[in-house]
Amino acid sequence: MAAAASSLATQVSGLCREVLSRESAPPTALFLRSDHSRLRLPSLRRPHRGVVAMAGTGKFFVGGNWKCNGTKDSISKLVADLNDAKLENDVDIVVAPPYIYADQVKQSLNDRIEISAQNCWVGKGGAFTGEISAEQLIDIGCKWVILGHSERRHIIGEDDQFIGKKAAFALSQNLKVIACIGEKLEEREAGKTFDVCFEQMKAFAGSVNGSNCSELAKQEDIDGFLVGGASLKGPEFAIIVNSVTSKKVAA
Ligand SMILES: O=C(CO)COP(=O)(O)O
Repeated sequence: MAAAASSLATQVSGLCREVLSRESAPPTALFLRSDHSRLRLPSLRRPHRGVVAMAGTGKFFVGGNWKCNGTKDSISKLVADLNDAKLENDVDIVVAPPYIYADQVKQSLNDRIEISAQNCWVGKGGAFTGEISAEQLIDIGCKWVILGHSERRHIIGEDDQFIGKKAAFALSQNLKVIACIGEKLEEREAGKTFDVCFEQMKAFAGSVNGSNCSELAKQEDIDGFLVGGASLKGPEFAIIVNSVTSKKVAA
């Protein structure tokens, strides 16, 4: 596992050094205990995951991961709501529709919000049935890709090495990577998961919603969110984007 982890670090050489210079644990994303005093919020019942936006601008970051949800109609409505929303300027905003709707979203969503894929192939396109390549994403104007999401690690079985290769290739093609991160195996075994991952964490994923986003945004070590379910409701997603104001007030 150390070999896989160090090759991950090597492959993304220099990028996001503070996260990837640490060896990641085998197949885990960042799952944090919810009992830490700084994150003991009543509305957070699920484990927390951390994500890092590589090659971002360093601004507060809010990503909407639509996962495997939506239809042409529901996505048209969501895009219309997002286009109508008043969004704070100093936030990088990205939404990740299912592949099949990515072009529809790119064509209809205003340029204030960038498009991300939820995954991509590990190398150049070719005879890889069912996969989508980085070049194809760029071709439709998609600028970002989510890699290492816990659902891909735990449900699909992607490991650190594969995710590292994907990240390296995506970055080499000038895609920006939303990398979901984890802790070292020995750190997990030593019960230090929370401390290590909290230190690594730049953005926060795990049941962020319109009610808890302000409280979370105020946390010193949280620089953004990757939102699942709540990103499917345009007005609620706008509230989450605009929670950057709580951060500014708290600073
Ligand atoms: O997995 C997540 C973001 O990618 C979090 O999902 P929820 O916000 O639906 O808990």
